Amino acid sequence: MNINVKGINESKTLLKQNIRRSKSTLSTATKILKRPAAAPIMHGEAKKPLIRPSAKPVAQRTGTILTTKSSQNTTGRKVQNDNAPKPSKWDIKGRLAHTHDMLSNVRQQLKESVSKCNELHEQVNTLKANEAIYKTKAEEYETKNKVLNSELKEMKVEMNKAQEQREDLAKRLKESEESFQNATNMLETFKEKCSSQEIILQRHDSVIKDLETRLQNQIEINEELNATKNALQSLVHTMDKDRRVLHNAIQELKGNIRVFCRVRPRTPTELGKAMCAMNFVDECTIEVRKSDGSDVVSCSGKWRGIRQEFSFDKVFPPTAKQETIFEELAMLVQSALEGYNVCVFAYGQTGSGKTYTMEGLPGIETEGMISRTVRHIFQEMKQFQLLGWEYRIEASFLEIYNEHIVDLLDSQSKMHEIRMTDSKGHDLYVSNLKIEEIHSPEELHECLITAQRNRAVAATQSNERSSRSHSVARIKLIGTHQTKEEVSIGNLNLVDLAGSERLKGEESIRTAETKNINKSLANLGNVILALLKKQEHVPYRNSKLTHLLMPSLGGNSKTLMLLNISPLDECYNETLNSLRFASNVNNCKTGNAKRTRTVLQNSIQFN
Ligand SMILES: Nc1ncnc2c1ncn2[C@@H]1O[C@H](COP(=O)(O)OP(=O)(O)OP(=O)(O)O)[C@@H](O)[C@H]1O
Repeated sequence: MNINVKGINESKTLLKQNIRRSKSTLSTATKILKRPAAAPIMHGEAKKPLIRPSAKPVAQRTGTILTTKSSQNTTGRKVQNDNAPKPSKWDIKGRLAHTHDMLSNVRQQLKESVSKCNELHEQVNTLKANEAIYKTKAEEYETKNKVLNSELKEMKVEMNKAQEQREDLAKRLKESEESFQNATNMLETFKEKCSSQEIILQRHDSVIKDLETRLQNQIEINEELNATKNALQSLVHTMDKDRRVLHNAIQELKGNIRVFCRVRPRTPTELGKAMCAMNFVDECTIEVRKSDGSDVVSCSGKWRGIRQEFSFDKVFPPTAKQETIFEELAMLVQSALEGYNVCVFAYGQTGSGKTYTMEGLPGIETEGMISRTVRHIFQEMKQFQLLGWEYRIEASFLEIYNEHIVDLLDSQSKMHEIRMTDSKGHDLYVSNLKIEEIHSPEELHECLITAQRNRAVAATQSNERSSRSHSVARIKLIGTHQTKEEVSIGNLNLVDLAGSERLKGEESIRTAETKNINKSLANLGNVILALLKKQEHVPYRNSKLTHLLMPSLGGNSKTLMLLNISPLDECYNETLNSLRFASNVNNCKTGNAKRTRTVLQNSIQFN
């Protein structure tokens, strides 16, 4: 674009120079043309007497004319004339001829000048036409120039933008270059790392190869060990079965129905009260008599004599700890884990220590049979897991009050019925009863607390309710052996029976509650006796309690009656009644065979 503008300007200048040159040529031509007008002067000179023609001035004038740019030829001719010999002064003819020649020359020069002038005119015209053309062109160039200028402006703006973009791009390029540099550096670092990693990898490869070889060896050893393990497992399983059979045989030898007697200590509030005289003859025999030694008369009015001796499977003195009681119970829990049904009854008069035995008090030392049972189950489960057994534990807590079932885990009162799970009546269940799945001893402890709370609420509604109802904690143990595809289901029933004391006279007749208690306790005794005597008919359905516990009382079930007695003298008669009830059960089981007695060193005599 600059070049175009420059071209236009140059053209303009050239045009002006041409015009100027044409003008000067024209003026020169005009001057020359004007000379002929001066010719008369020359002619005037020529009019001077021809005899003395002055050759010099002519030559000078001719020289003046010849100095113009107009013609070279003229110059040539002048030289020719100069070279021609001058006629002598006296040669008028010569001089005339000479003048005539000169005139002819001048004329010739004039002619040439005229034609030159015409030529120049034509040139002037041409130049004028050119000037117009150039003017038009100049205008066009002007317009174009304007357009180009505006374009130039736009282009300058664009150029600025482009410049900015270029700067931006340059900046970005710089940044890119920097990041590229960084990336290159990083790449270098990575390359270095890679090469070191490659070295490590190579080392690892060799280690892996080594390990693979060792693994292969280990796999082979493992396979051998697995085969041995499988053989051992089936051996263990067989041995476990044998152990179960033996354990059961021991339990059966001990008796599927067993009776323990526990005498509780005096409580701090009873310290001033008189106590029965009790002698723990051996670990199975207890001797009781009244503290003052007076005769003892039974409820039926029959004289019993001063000293009363009773034998059981085990007798626990007041010093016996909860832990000691549980040691005996633990064997039955084991049976439940092995798929047997177990029933533990705490029997005794109100305040004899049934609830203490079953539920206990908070604390490791004083916690009762229920909590210990659950803890023991979870401990044993780990051992059973090693043998391939997995267990699920379900728990429910209920109360039988006045021959009605109450769910102790559900605060809402609902109707509960005892129903058969199948037509053969192999198992029973209680409708609408809440059953909790237990995953830890803590969870069962929570259930126990809920049951105690709900029992306490019921107790406020009915005076001495806790003593007048049977409380049953039911724990179901469902074991599965995946590989052997075996299932074992054991039920543990831990029962805190209603107080066994008999109310006298009108009181006993008046209350339906007492009737029901007496009925159910008597029926429990009858059921146990019928089972011991292997009678065809066992009167399970005569009471809710025996009906509910039916699957856990007969067959291969294990039953433990935990007789609780008070050490107080004032409870002597009830103590005797309880001892007789339990003794009946025990005697029936063992017949009249005498036990080998070992007198315990720690037998105590209460005064
Ligand atoms: N072995 C024991 N050692 C210490 N205290 C005991 C023992 N047995 C019972 N007691 C205490 O004797 C009192 C009566 O016991 P508990 O309430 O267990 O009798 P119970 O037979 O369950 O009575 P109820 O039939 O009214 O429920 C409680 O204060 C209890 O803490």
